[in-house]
Amino acid sequence: MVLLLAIHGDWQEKARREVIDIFGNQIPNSEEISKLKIMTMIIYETLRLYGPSNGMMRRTESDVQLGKLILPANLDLLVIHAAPHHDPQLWGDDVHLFKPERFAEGIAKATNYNAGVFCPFGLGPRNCVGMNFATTETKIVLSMILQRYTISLSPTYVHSPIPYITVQPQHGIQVMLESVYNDA
Ligand code: HEM
Repeated sequence: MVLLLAIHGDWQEKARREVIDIFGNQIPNSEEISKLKIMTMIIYETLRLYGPSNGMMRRTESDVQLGKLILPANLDLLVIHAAPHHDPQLWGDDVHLFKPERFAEGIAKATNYNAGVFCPFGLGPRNCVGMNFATTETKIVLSMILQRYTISLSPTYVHSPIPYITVQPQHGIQVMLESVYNDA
């Protein structure tokens, strides 16, 4: 998210304005965290483009038909998240662009009411137990950063996300932070 907000200064500014409107300069509190609508859209769009999980493991219990494929029983599958998340037929020709406005009216509307299309935390009874924790933590930390700093991308940054257990930036993410109080 820090990378995408460093690149997309307009969304960084929108997110900062929302954070200041809701929390001012105070530490984010649990009652008001649910009001962070812009930030939620940014989180979803970041998870769609660069969610940390590569995919989810599944095993067929019996023979099953999946589209045109017949899968035999006891087959181990790795369902790669990037397949649905980066499919232009599902998201449109701008699928590779960072456009948080896709999620302006929630996940159901963004996915055309097709739950499996957006699954950064997995799906079904074994989906991620840390989902709410991770999302809330992200909102708190990012709010506290935006309250204090503007973020811009370092010219040394080289874009190379690689799937290595989780999706990772191969050469790290170099950004520059500047205090928002500098010109006060
Ligand atoms: C952005 C952060 C995270 C992402 C994207 C993520 C994603 C995932 C995914 C895709 C799965 C597999 C779900 C499935 O097979 O349907 C999973 C499982 C799991 N995650 Fe996360 N996770 C995140 C953070 C966390 C955190 C912070 C915790 C713990 C506090 C956590 C604990 C777990 C556990 C215990 C499982 C296994 C659940 C089970 O098998 O029943 N995750 N996570």
